[in-house]
Parts: sequence; structure tokens; C-alpha cells
Amino acid sequence: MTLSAAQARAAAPLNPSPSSPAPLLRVQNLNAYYGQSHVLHGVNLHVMPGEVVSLIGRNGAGKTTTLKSIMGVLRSRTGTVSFAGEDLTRLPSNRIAARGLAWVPEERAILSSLTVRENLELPPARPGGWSTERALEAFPVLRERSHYPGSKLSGGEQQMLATLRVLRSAPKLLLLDEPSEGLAPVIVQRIGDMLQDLRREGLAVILVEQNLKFATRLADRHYVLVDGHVVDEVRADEVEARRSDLLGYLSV
Ligand SMILES: Nc1ncnc2c1ncn2[C@@H]1O[C@H](COP(=O)(O)OP(=O)(O)OP(=O)(O)O)[C@@H](O)[C@H]1O
Repeated sequence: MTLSAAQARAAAPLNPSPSSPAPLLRVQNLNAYYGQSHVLHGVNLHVMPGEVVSLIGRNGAGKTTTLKSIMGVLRSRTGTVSFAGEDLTRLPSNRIAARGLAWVPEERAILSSLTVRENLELPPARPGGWSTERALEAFPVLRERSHYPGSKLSGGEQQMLATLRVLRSAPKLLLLDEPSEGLAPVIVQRIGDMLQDLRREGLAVILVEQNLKFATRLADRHYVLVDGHVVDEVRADEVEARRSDLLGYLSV
């Protein structure tokens, strides 16, 4: 098979310039399996310190599987995942999280029978992590609802709460799975503002998205996944010129 120019670029060595800083996260030749089903095929990607990178692609392209493989939640994988120069591939997921990677799954991991405040207070805060007060200050809507059970929150509020919970651990890299999914445009805007604030603080992010408008507002680079392959890589300054390609990758 002949690689297209875009595929060749996506498959190129991950840290091309010897003078550029080292990536925070480097994923090399990642293959992942559910039983006999081979789902990721040699995925290569990297995230630089403070960079926001999106993974875009249709349903079933392998975006969530990539996040699960990075976090060590899916163990049936080959290849290498390194973070700040350390090979994480063989570590269990709790130790991967302890290195500073935080995953907010699509299902928005909150405890629905506990109140907003209890949800915020339950994960242990690490030095530098967000306190409950800081979280409630940043999101007055959650302060107003601090005694509500998680189950009574809107989808957008649950998304904010799930993200704030993981910020207690002072992560260095946030992995967000479709944070805008199912939310009203005004709430999507609010979530986007929150991510802009976090990036200004230097947090690196991998954003899994099917909402191109949301992804292109935030991300410095986009990796396109098709059937478990990274087939393209588009920088933010190329998005306008390549918008129809990007829309094509996402259309069904
Ligand atoms: N637990 C599982 N067992 C078997 N196959 C799975 C499992 N989870 C996902 N798959 C399959 O793996 C492939 C990649 O799924 P994945 O969830 O990573 O895609 P995605 O790009 O995140 O799409 P979506 O937005 O639909 O979640 C799909 O073909 C999916 O059916």
C-alpha cells in the first residue's frame, strides 16, 4: 500500500526536529484488541507540554479505545506509551493516573447519589490540585447546586463536575472523551471556556471529538482516526484550508 502525503506525515517520526522540546506524551505503534478483534493498528501520536490535541473520527474509529489504551484500562495492547520520558506501557492504570494522566470518560464519571460538594470532596486532592472552593468559585452554577445530587444536574453540569473531580489530582495531561456530546450550544460554549482557562494554565489535553467546530476552537493539532489508523494530522493553522477534508472524515 502506498501512503498518501498526509498518511506519511502522520506516520513520520514523532519528534522530528532535534531542537524541539521532548513530547509530554508519546504513543508509538499502538495496537489494541478486544478479544480477537484488532481495533487499533499502529497508532502514533504525541502531545507536547501545554498542547491541546484532538482525536477526531467517526463512530467506531477507535478514539475511545486510544484513550483507554493510553490509560492502561484496556490491557490488550502492544506498542509503547511514554509520558515525560517514562515508559508507562506495563504500569497498571492507577499508577498511570498517579503519574499525572486524568481521564474523563464519555459516561462522565460522577457519583449520582452524592451531592455536588461530596463529588468534589471525595477524590483525594493532591498538592497543586483544585480544592472544592476553587472549583465552586470557578463555576458558580455548581456552587448554587452544591447540595443537589449528581443525578439532578444537567448534562453540561455533570461534564463540568466530572472534569473538576479529576482536576483535584493536579493532572499534567487531561484526556477528555466527547465533552460536548449531547449538550446545548450555550453549554458547549461554557465547557469550551473552561478548557481555554485550563490550557492557559499550561494543562495539556487530548480531546476526543466528533464536533469539529468545538475541536477546532480549542486544539492546536488534530489527528484523524479512520478504522483504527491515524490517516491525517492537521495543525490549527491548516484547518481553514483543509476544512472540507476534515468534514469528509467525519461525515457518514
Ligand atoms: N468493549 C468492546 N468490545 C468489543 N469491541 C469493542 C468494545 N468497545 C469498542 N469496540 C469496538 O472497537 C471499535 C472502536 O471503538 P471505539 O469506541 O474506540 O470508537 P470511537 O471512535 O470512540 O467511537 P464512538 O464515538 O462510537 O465511541 C469499534 O468497532 C467498536 O465496535
